[in-house]
Amino acid sequence: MATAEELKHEITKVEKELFIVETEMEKWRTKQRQLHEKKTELKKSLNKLKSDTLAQVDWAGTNYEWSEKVESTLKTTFKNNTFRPKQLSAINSTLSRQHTIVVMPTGAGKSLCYQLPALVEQGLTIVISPLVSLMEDQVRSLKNKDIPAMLMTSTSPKEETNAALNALRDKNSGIKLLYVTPERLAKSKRFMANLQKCFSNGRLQRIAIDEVHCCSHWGHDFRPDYKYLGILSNMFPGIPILGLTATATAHVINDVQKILNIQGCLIIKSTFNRPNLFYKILEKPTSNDECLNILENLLKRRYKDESGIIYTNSIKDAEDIANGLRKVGLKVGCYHAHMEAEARSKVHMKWHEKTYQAIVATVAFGMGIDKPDVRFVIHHTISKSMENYYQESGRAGRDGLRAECVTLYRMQDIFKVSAMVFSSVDSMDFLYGMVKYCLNGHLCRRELIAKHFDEDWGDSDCNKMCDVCVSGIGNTKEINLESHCQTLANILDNASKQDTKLTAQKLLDAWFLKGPVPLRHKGKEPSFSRIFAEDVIAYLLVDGYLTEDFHYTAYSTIVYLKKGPNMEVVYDKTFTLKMPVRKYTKFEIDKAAPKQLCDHEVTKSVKRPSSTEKKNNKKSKLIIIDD
Ligand SMILES: Nc1ncnc2c1ncn2[C@@H]1O[C@H](COP(=O)(O)OP(=O)(O)OP(=O)(O)O)[C@@H](O)[C@H]1O
Repeated sequence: MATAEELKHEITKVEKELFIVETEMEKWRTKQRQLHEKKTELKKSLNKLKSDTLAQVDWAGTNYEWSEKVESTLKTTFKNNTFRPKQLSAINSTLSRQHTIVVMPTGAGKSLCYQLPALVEQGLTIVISPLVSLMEDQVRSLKNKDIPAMLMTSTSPKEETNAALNALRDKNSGIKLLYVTPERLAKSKRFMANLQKCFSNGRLQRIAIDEVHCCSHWGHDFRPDYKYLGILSNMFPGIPILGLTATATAHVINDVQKILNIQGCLIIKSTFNRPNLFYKILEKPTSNDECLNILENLLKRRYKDESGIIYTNSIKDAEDIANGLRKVGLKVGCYHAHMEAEARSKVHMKWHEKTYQAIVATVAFGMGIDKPDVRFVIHHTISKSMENYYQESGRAGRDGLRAECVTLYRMQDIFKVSAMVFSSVDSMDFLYGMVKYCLNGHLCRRELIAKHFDEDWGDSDCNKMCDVCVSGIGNTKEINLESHCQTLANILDNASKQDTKLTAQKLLDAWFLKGPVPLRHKGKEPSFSRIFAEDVIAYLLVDGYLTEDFHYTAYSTIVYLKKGPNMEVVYDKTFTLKMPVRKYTKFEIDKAAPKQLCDHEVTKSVKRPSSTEKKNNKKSKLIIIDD
């Protein structure tokens, strides 16, 4: 028998060998990881190459075997004279049986890209769509055009469900379009069995997936049931899939292709510029009454007799604003996720029929709003990202006529929104993108939106349809922030020594030598207004000189400010930081909004009013001078 000494020696030997094996394995694991990464990159490049090659084909041709029928269906059934940009390309590609993803801004006319092909060929088109109200609208409008269409949701009455299921099996059914929700597809075995039957009978024409970005976690509206749609391309070989979305970021589109298993498919993307939308940032007053006063005047005067939407970020705000506006005689509806589906439908309908001038809504009022003549979208609170802002404001002017997108911006709202979103990945970057858009006073607003969608719109694409371009680009004033950064860093260090946390308001107080004396700094009060100082704080926040610190209480989340990573360099001799100053331009809320795209208000840069001037102006003179 071996001695203890010998056994210990043996163990050490084995340990050494194990170490060598593990080091070797780690090396191979790293190699394996690198190869996987390389393979993914190569696959991505291959798919991009495939998509790019497909995109080089001229899909907008009129010499296809179906071209005549396409043209006549557009005119006789849809009563439209011409196609909008990229519609014909999308129609030709799907009729050529290509898997295609169509990316078009809201209101650009995506529905026609699957509704029209449905009528050109024999058989049935399945339309997967996330929103029942959207499907109801579409089915209603198709029936008005004598197009046989049905819908099937998890709440459809039994007879409707049975009729839809029969339409799938019945070879003689004349139904051309069947709308279903993704959960119906994912969870109903009966539906899938009947769809199989439809396919094996050769009657399944194509599968259109509306709001296809809902597949992706990276999109702004992820829906878990959309993930099941990945089975469709394998289950129904040869059946073209047509995905449609208004979300254009490359990341989302890649992800969608992967989830749907249609990598390398054709991507048809039209420009995201909405030339008929006028973009405006308006300074939001601190008091609710003043804010309501602005909304009242906008609705009674600037947008008199016009339809619109007022977006806000909480149910309470939506209810308070709607009640406030009703008290001054305005007809508005309120819409949010806590309302019953029937009540929501009613509000939507009353707005459609113009009984309500506006809907005051949370973002629950979203997808599928097909009201062409929305003349204004007012953001009472900033959106949580540029993507969301683009989608929400994009509900204006779907008829192509001039419409206005007005955002009421105030620093305090950053924290309202961040407290709601901070726990999700990337949410703060998204929110800060939106804040940068609001703080911007020197770049065309369209240019900022274009950047977000990886597009490049020249200055001429704006045609003075944003407040910055109206006030004239160039001659932007800049302010040096070096000494202000140091003061703010001192205040925060000092507060931290006293074990005190500062909200943005408390930080502003200390900066303006207000509030508790021990928290104030030793220097002079800033020579600019507190509102301007708010801009400085917001600017430093989105640039990483300040950072948010979230604390939970029983009822809410409190947002404090602390020094951000970039604050470390503010004492360096070489440190410089300049902030472009927003321009203060006229916006007349008591005058009807211009009707024509080229009707610009005579606008010049004006001096920002003092707070007393503002108070005096509040009721009598309805010119808001904003930044
Ligand atoms: N070629 C065309 N000519 C004239 N009007 C059109 C044309 N194509 C679509 N439209 C109209 O444009 C409006 C918007 O179309 P649609 O609802 O399909 O937009 P969408 O791109 O699906 O928007 P969303 O992303 O909000 O769902 C509809 O009223 C539709 O009738």
